[in-house]
Amino acid sequence: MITMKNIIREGKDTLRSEAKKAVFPLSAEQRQLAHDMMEFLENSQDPKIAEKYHLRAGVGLAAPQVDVSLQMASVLVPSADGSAPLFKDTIVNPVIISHSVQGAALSEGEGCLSVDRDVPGYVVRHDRITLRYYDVEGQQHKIRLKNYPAIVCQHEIDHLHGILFYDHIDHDHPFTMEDEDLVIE
Ligand SMILES: OCN(O)CCCc1ccccc1
Ligand code: NI
Repeated sequence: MITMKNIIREGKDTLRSEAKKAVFPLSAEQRQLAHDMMEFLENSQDPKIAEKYHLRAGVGLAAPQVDVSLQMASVLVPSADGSAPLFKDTIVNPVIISHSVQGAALSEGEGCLSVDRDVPGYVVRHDRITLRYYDVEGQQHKIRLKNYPAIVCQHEIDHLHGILFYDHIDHDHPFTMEDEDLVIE
């Protein structure tokens, strides 16, 4: 199972690299990694398991974060009321093919399992995206996401291109955003 010791932190080159596009069919090792990444997210969101294995809760995990330079990230965005997740899948070779002009940022800012410090500030992203990706079976998907799930997927896709959330923060005006941009609670 993946635990925090498998997650690389700032300073490791893979985090700042362009990840390699996956080639289908995925190898057994790559499919195993997809499984393990999603399992990590499920474990990290279970209070008992997270405490037992000292896991930081995560709603996404990208392969570069476990030192694998591959365009693959698992996303598990729970719903507020504990019903079906808002979004759950492992996205391979994801591309944002269109997006809203309107931006959005989480009111609390963002964090990252690969960043062991708080970096305050709004991370302004697209509020709505149309995402094309392949699942681990090689099936193509084209979906529209908005608000929190859209923000999480953009955070993960950034990892595949060596971008970290605080690259988007204007450190001179960290809590400034356009009037039309949304603040998501
Ligand atoms: O890359 C995943 N990760 O570092 C866990 C945190 C994910 C995340 C946190 C806040 C907003 C969007 C995404
Ligand atoms: Ni991250």
